[in-house]
Amino acid sequence: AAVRQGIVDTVQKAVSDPQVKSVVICGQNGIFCGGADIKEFGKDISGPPLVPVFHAIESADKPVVAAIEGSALGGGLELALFCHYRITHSKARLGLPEVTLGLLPAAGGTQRLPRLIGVPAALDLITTGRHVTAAEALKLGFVDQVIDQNTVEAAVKFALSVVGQSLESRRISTLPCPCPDADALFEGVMQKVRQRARGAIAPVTCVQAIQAAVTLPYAQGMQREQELMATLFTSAQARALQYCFFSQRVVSRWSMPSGARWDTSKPKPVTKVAVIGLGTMGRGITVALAQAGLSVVAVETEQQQMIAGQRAVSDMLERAAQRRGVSSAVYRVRYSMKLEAVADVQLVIEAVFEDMVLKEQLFKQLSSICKADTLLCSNTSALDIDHLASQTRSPQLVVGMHFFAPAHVMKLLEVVHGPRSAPQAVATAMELGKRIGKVSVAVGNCRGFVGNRMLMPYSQEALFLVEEGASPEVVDRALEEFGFPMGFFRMSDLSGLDVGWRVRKADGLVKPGQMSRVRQGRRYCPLGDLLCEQGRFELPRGYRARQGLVSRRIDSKEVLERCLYSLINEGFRILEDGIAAGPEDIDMIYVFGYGWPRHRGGPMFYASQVGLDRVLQALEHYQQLHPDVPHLQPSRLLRKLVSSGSPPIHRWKEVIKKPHSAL
Ligand SMILES: CCCCCCCCCCCCCC(=O)CC(=O)SCCNC(=O)CCNC(=O)[C@H](O)C(C)(C)COP(=O)(O)OP(=O)(O)OC[C@H]1O[C@@H](n2cnc3c(N)ncnc32)[C@H](O)[C@@H]1OP(=O)(O)O
Ligand SMILES: NC(=O)C1=CN([C@@H]2O[C@H](COP(=O)(O)OP(=O)(O)OC[C@H]3O[C@@H](n4cnc5c(N)ncnc54)[C@H](O)[C@@H]3O)[C@@H](O)[C@H]2O)C=CC1
Repeated sequence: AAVRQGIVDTVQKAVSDPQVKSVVICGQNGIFCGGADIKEFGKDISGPPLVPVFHAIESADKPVVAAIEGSALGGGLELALFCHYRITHSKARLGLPEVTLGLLPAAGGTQRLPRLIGVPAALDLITTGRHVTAAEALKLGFVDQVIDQNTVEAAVKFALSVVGQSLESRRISTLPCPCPDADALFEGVMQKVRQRARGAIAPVTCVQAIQAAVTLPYAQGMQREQELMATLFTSAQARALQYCFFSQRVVSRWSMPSGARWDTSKPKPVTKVAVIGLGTMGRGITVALAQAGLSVVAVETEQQQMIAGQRAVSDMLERAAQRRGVSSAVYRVRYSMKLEAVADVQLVIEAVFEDMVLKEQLFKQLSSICKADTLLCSNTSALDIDHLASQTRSPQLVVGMHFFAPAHVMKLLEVVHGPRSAPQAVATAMELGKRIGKVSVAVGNCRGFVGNRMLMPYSQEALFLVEEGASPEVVDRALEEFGFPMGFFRMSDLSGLDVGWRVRKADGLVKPGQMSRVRQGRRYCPLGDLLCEQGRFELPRGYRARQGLVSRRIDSKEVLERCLYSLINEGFRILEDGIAAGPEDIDMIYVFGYGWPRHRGGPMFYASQVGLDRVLQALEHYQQLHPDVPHLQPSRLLRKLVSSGSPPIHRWKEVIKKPHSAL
């Protein structure tokens, strides 16, 4: 609000003062403007309206120049687009990221950018919200000069040099907005955007606003932009996306149950890393590390895997080098079939088969080969990090670094601390995650950690629904309409049905050829095991007949409630157990690692939006119908939150911390 008031006061003074011949607008401390203060959005946005003042800038009869350093994003770039000229430092980043916050650029962005750079380029920038470099902005034509020197000084010099020149062609509102074949273009774009949006409304609304720039005169287009913004501004999706913006930053401020925190734990410097196992995960991890400039030693014991792994890593790095316009020689990866090659690294990431005996053995060996202060990390999906730590001479230096496939693409990293992990080990793994571009979330040690632990009830419910009559397609359709890129069954098919089968076998749940629907004292669905055993795919109907199960019609509401609420319920248990520090951690794990639609904010945020009492009631209802399914039993924390009046999500921690009643 203070910045907005400042702009209004100063612009009016500068424009009306006859002594002032030209004007330069710049930011402070090397940053032009990051746009509106997102924290203000949930509140009453008081103060003077900006757009009339922005128009006063454009219609001024003296040149106004934007000196852009650092960032010009959102409202910041829109302000610059009202200036007559834009001079930009080469390191600046520019963009209209409002769509990522569930909004559209409502200070003229949707009407002015297409007039300046053409409709197709504006559609791309506004519907993706991507930030561009100064060089790309110059190429696209929305900045006038890119310089390496002091931007403000250069802008002042330039502003003085153009005093008295005509400004007519510099006023974007007066430019036409040509768009040949507009109908076909917008139809095609709308189809693509809808597909990509997976139910998000902002990208689609952005297209409608840009369409108004083509079909309406400027003033009416501006009005249409305001009307469309009004539909987004208070939407649940905008709240969810803005929650994600802040949560992504909250999770970097990690803490451990011991009280250790991000700001009191110093990471160790890491330049040389080893990856053990060049299978699916090891390959991606190696690429992610090498791309961030680390020196990597990759160890693999199987000759064939070594050949295939080496080829895959080289191909991926070659493509990355081409994209960056550098030689692939910049990436430093050394391959070895001997574990001794890791002797001088500062950190090891183990990615061998998910087999505790093999991993135990490996950690013992690593502990004797590596230096005493080397961090030993495991990429295990679910195994006990504390047990692995106990195999080494320095258990405090063992943590989990749980990547997601494909590891060089997926943004999530779970950093798993066992009860003995040193804060410095966690800090080092978190810092390394940040360096390789991951959203790193520190979590406690338990079976499946956060993400995979919550996935268990979700996947079981998906199978139970098929037992009861839903087809796999019905389950997947409901989940995909909710916004997941893939439903449970398509996802399992893609990652390989045998992956889960191996885990269930290791847990002693698989009994070949047996149909019993109770295992280890609870309801169990052996359908997935039968598929793997028999290599068959049209199984459910015959299976139901043999089990004497009467098929019933299941709608998408039930699919969503049973799959999602049971996953959310496990999330509450995770919070109660102290495995995740807060709901933001769980939500970011699901948004960045499991395809949870960002515009729904993550599972815990979604629960808060649905209403905790509704989630509780639904779980109680399904629990009554399925008393043999323990994961439908509402968690204590969910009950406690509801009986505390369902506080907003940012106040859940107060309830979690409250000691349990002695009763
Ligand atoms: C002069 C123009 C002002 C316009 C006023 C209009 C007001 C009226 C609204 C009407 C609607 C008009 C439509 C409109 O214009 C909407 C917008 O402008 S929406 C905002 C668009 N901007 C963004 O999305 C930028 C978001 N920020 C970033 O991308 C990055 O933070 C950035 C590249 C700027 C810097 O990255 P980095 O150096 O990595 O730092 P961090 O990301 O860690 O951020 C540091 C710190 O700052 C907080 N922060 C950053 N940007 C904002 C922001 N726009 N609002 C509030 N807070 C912001 C960030 O959260 C970090 O703080 P934490 O405490 O760690 O969370
Ligand atoms: N595949 C996935 O989607 C994910 C897997 N994980 C975990 O990552 C780990 C690896 O999984 P994948 O890459 O899928 O397995 P994979 O089977 O593709 O690769 C494992 C590799 O390790 C090698 N290996 C076995 N013993 C070795 C030893 N002693 N020294 C060096 N190399 C050895 C094997 O030859 C093989 O190439 C597992 O713990 C798994 O649970 C974690 C996240 C996702």
